Order: sequence, then C-alpha cells, then structure tokens
Amino acid sequence: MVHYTEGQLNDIYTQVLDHLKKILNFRDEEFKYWFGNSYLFDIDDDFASIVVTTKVHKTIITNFIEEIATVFEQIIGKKVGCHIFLQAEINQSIKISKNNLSDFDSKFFNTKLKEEYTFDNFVTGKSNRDAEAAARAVCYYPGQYNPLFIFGNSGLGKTHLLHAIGNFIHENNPELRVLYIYSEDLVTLLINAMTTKTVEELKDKILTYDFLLIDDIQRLKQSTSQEIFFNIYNKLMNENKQIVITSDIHPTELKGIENRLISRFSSGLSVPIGSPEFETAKAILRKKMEGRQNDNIMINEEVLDFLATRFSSDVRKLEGSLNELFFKAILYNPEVIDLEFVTEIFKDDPQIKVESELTAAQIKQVVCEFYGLTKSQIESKSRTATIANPRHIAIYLCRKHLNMPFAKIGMEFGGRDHTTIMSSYEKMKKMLKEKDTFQQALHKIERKLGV
Ligand SMILES: Nc1ncnc2c1ncn2[C@@H]1O[C@H](COP(=O)(O)OP(=O)(O)OP(=O)(O)O)[C@@H](O)[C@H]1O
Repeated sequence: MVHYTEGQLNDIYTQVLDHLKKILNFRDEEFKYWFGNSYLFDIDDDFASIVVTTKVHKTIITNFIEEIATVFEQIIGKKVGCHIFLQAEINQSIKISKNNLSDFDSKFFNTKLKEEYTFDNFVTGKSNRDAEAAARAVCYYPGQYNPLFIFGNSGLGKTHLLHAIGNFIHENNPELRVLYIYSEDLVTLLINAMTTKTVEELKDKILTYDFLLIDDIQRLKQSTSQEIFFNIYNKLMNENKQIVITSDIHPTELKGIENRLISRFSSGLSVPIGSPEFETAKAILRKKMEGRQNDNIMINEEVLDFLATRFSSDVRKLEGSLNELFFKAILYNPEVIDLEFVTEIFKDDPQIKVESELTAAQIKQVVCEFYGLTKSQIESKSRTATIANPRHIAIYLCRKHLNMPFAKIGMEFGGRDHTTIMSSYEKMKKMLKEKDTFQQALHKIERKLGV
C-alpha cells in the first residue's frame, strides 16, 4: 500500500480541485465556498477520505461523489471510493479509537461468545428446524452454504444460533478462528479504521478469521462503512471463509443497504426462523426451567400452557414471563404455581392484551367469511380468480395493517416464498387503483376488522 505524505496529499487534492472546477457547473465563488475549506485526509488502497467543516458542506459535496471519484482516478491512476467526513467526526474517532485495533481480539474474539447459547439447549420445532439445521450444516461443511442468512422477528433465537455455531467450532475445531460481531460494533470499527487510517490493518485482522458471524445486519446502515465492508466481505468469500448473517427481514427486503451487498447476501442460503408453535414454546419453557435454583417450586402443566399460548410470539418474552413468575413465587411463596396465581400475576401485563390486537389469522378469517371460502382454500395454491383474488386481498391487508415482512406473510399462506407474496401484494395494489369493486370490498373487510 502506498503511504502518502501530507504534502503529497495536498498536491493531489489541489489537482483534484482544479479538475473538478472544470467539470462541475459552479461559479468561482460558489466553488470556493463549497470546496475551499475541505482537505484530503488520506488515501489508502480503496478510499480517498475528504474532510469538510459543516454538515451542509458534507451533504452538498456528497452529491458529487461520483465525479470526485472519477477525477481521483485520473490523477492518481487507480480507482478509489470517496468518503466525506466532518472534521468533528475525525477528531472524535481519533480520540476514542487509537487503541482500537490492539483491543480487537480481546474485544471481539472469544469474550463475545455466550457459552450458554449452544445447540444442545436450543429447542427445535417446525418454526426453527430449518434454521437450526442450516446452522449445524455450516459447522460441518464450512464454506458450502455461503453466506448463511438467518432471518426472523426479534427474540426468536437468531443470536442464540450464531453463538451456538461459534461455541461448536471452538469445541470441535479449535484451530478455526471465529469472530462474532454485532453490526453496530462493526460499523464503529469500520468508521474508526477509516478515520485512523487503519483500514488495511483492520481488513487483515478480519481476514485471519475463518468464521464471521454478523448479528442484526439491518443495522449496517452507515453508507460509508458499507464500502469497506463490501471489500472485506468479498475477500472473505474469495478465501471461502464461512459467513453467517442474521437479520429481522429477508435480505431482499433490507432497507438502506446497497444492492450489491443485498444480492450477495441472497446468493447463499437464506432460512427463516418463526415463532415457536405451542409445543415448542412449552419445550423451551421446560428447558429454561432446567437447572434453576428454585427447583422446589411446583409449577402446574396448565401454567406452561398459559405462558406458551400468550408469549410464544417472542421467546425472549416467554423467558421473561418465566423469570417474573419465579420471582413472584419467591416473594409470595404459593404452595404451587397454578393458573389462578399466574392470571393474578399477569393481569396488568400489556402482553396479555396482545390477544385483542389484529393478527394474520383474523385477517384470513374475515376475508374467508366475506367471500365464503375456507381457510385451506385461501392458503391453497389455487389460481382460480374466486380464490386467488381474496388471497391477494388478505395478503395486502397483512402487509398494510400488520406491516409483516413478505417472507413471514408467505408462511401464513401455505409456505409461499417472499417473491410470490410481493407480486401478489403489488397485483392487489394495482387492482385497487383500477377497479372500484375491489376498493369497496376492501373497505367492507377493513370495517369488519375494525381498522
Ligand atoms: N428455540 C429456542 N430454544 C431455546 N432458547 C431459545 C430459543 N429461541 C430463542 N431462545 C432464547 O430466547 C432469547 C432471545 O433469543 P435471541 O437473542 O437469540 O433472539 P434474536 O432472534 O437474536 O432476537 P433479536 O433480533 O432481537 O436480536 C435467548 O435467551 C435465547 O436463548
């Protein structure tokens, strides 16, 4: 990598500005106003970092990022991306991240893996079996399903599975290096590396790992960091390192993430993880009760039924409900935790009221009643208009009122994939614009649903 001195950076930037002035349509004083106080902070292998003084300058100059990159290519003879930073961002990052890379291993390696999240204590059922099987598969065949992308709502075990992969590898293949990282930490690292001119070192560090486990990728929104990430991602893939990513939505529905990344995320294996069904939720509760200190507390079967029914949409809440119950049991010391005790404990819990909120099942039911169909008809693959159109309406309503991801709606409608659901939704949107009859039907159904 070429290291430029301050003087060289200064020379290069002077030439860049001269060229830019000729191609941008600014008057002299305008150009001076926008670019006059900017300077070139650094050029590394992939990026030129330009520093400006105010947010407004950053916004305006960012509009010309492509032109600036082209001029850089002409002057320095190689293609680089351009980043615009505020002086304040540079100052802040330099302050907090001087030691970031030396901390890297202790901060992001090993210590971050939660030992308690293993495959052994991950309870499987229909809703999460595919995700668990895929997670195990990457442990046995690293690089074969690359990247593995696990998506689903909050609290359904995505992080648990990532850690389970890491723990499994540590135990069974200790020579392989695993890096678990939360996306927001990754963004901080990338930005700091840019501002402390340590991008190459960071890349080299990350490339020493065999498994990169990235949690909650939807948070990788900072656009400047996406470019470096893209670069690192490609290098890891080229070296056949295993990448596992989690997100709350299917890769194609990610917002604020560049298309080239989205298409790469979709190119491996994407598996959904859903809310546990009743029996799985109960099995999770039993698992979470194992090894608790308060073994002597008796808990009735119907209590597990109650919790599994009310809280299964989020395993984190399911766990929380159990903790609360045990805590209250220690406090009030009932002979046995029974349904009466539980309903009293949770009587003011807003979660219980979730029952009255609109669900996909209610939407399907009301649409079926309206059109005289059965549940299995609306969920079927039938293309007959009398069945397909009501299905489009129900899908449209799920998206509109529940804001459900397309992949999740697909699960409600006979396991269709998200692209089919997306096209169904678009079709109904178009039909509603074109035909009054659909609009009227939609309003009547919405009135019945009370929305
Ligand atoms: N199938 C399961 N078996 C056992 N525990 C589970 C299961 N699913 C989830 N859990 C537990 O539920 C809690 C929440 O899970 P986790 O943090 O993995 O969810 P998440 O999908 O990553 O959520 P978020 O998107 O909010 O990060 C954890 O304590 C985890 O151990």
